[in-house]
Amino acid sequence: MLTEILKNGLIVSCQPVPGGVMDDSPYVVAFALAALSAGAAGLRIESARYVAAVRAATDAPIIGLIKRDLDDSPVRITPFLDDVTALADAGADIIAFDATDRVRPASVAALAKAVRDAGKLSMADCSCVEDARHALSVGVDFVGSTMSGYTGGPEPVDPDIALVAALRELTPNVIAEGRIRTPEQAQAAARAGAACVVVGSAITRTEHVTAWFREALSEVNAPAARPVVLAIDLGGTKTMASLVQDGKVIETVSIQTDRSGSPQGWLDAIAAATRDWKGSYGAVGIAVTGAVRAGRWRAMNKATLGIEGEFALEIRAAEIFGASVVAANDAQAAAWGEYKASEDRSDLVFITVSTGLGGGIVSNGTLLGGIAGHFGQMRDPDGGSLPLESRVCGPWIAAEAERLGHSGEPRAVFDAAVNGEEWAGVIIDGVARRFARLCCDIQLAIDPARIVIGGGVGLATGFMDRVRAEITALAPPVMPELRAAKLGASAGIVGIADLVLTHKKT
Ligand SMILES: CC(=O)N[C@H](C=O)[C@@H](O)[C@H](O)[C@H](O)COP(=O)(O)O
Repeated sequence: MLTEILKNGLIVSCQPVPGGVMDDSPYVVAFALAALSAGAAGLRIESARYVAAVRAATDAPIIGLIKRDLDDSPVRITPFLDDVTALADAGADIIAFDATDRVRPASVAALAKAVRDAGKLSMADCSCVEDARHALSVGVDFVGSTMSGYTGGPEPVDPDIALVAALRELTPNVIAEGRIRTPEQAQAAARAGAACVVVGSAITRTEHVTAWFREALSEVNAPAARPVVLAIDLGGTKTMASLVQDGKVIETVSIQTDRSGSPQGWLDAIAAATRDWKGSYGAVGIAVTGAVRAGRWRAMNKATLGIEGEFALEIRAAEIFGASVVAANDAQAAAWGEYKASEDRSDLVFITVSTGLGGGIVSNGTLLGGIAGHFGQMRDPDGGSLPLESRVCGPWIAAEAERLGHSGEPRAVFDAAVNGEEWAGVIIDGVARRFARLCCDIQLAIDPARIVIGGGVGLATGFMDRVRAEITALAPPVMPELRAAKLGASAGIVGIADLVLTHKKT
C-alpha cells in the first residue's frame, strides 16, 4: 500500500540546517505542507519531535530518522534501537537508519528487526551495493543511496546514479537520495530504476541553495585565476610538496619519508604537512620513485622505497586530497619539467644520476609513461646480475672511495678528481664510461635531439666533460648531444604540476 503510494513519487526531505533560523517545528511543518500541496508523495523528517509535529498536520507517508553525533561511532542516522521506538511512537511510517558497514552501536539486523517489531517499514541508508545486499538479507523493506559519498573522502557534487542503478539490480524498492538538486537529476534517478526520489537541500535548505547561487555568481566576476596545483615529489629519503602556479613554485614544505611506512602512511603524512593549503589548490600531481601505470604505483627497486604489490595511487590520493590527481614516475616528471623549461620542442631524453639512476623520454611532444626511461634498471654488461644503476650512482662512488681508504662522500671524490688525484679520477672515469655507453645506446634506440643530464652526480663538476670524453673514445655512429638540466631539484615538482594541467596520464 505504502509502496504503491510512493511509487514514482517525490519525497521531500524537510531537514532544516541544524541551529539555523528554520530549525523549529513551525518551519518544518510549513515546508512539509507546502511540499505536499505541490504534489510530493511523502516526507522525510528528522527527530521524533519534528515527526510528531508533522504527523499532527498530515496523514502523508513519513520517513522518520534521528541524527546523532556519537563519540565512538561514525554512524549518525538512527543509531540506537530506542530511536526506532521513539520514531514509531511519533508516527513515522518508514524508519530510516544508516546501514553502512562501520563501527556501530546496534547492528543493521537488530535495527531492521526493531522496525519490524514496531509494525513499521524500514529504509536502509546505504553507501554501496554491499551495504544494500546485507540490509536486504536481514529483511529491510527499502534500500536508499543516502550514504553514498558520506563515508570518507571528499563529498562529491553529483548524485550517485550508478549506485541507484546497481541497487535496482537487487530490489525494486530503491529510494534515490543524496545530492539530487535538479529535476533532470531526479529524472535520471528514476530512469536508473528508483521507485521514488528524495530531494532535501535543494527544496528545504534555504542557506545551501543561497550559497550555491552566490558562489556561482562570484565565479563570474572573479578574475580568471590560473590554476594552483599541489605538486608532490615523493622520494626514498625526502618528500617535497609545493604549491605551483603557472610553472612557478609559490611555497614548499619538505618532510622525511618514513621508509618503514606504507604508501597510505606517506600520503597521510603529506596531507598533514600541507593541511593549511587545503582549498588553495584545484588539482594534485604526485611524482614518485618507481613505476606508475594507469594511476597504479609499484616499486621498481624495493631498496629505494618498498611497496608491496600495486597501490592505487591516483584513486587513494584523490580521496585524501579531495582533488583530481595525476601521478607519474619522478624522473619522468622531471623530464617533462625540463622539456617545458626550454623553448626547444625536439625530442629529449632526461637522465638523472644521484642516489640512483632514472630518466624519462619525451617524444613528439609526449612524455612516455609506464616504465619508459627506467635506464637504471637496464643491465650493466660488466655488472653480472646487477642493474646499471648500482654502479652509476653516488653510493657506488662513496663505497669505492671507502674501499680505497678515502672519504666516502661523493662530492669529496669529485673534488679530488678535479684536483688531479688519480684514485678519484679512476672512480669517476669508471662511472663516466658506463654512463657514456648508456648515452650511446640511448642514441641508437631513440635518437633524441638531446640528452639532458641532472642529479647530484650528473651535474657534479667535471662529470659531463668526462662523459663526453668517454663518448668520443667510443666513436659512436651518432654523437649524443649532452645538455645540463636547468631546473635542479625542482624539476620533478614543476614537471608533475604541468602534467596535471595537461592531463598527461602516464
Ligand atoms: C548523509 C546524510 O546525513 N543525509 C541526510 C539524511 O537524511 C540529510 O542530511 C540529507 O539532506 C538527505 O539525505 C537528502 O539529501 P540532499 O539534502 O542532498 O538532497
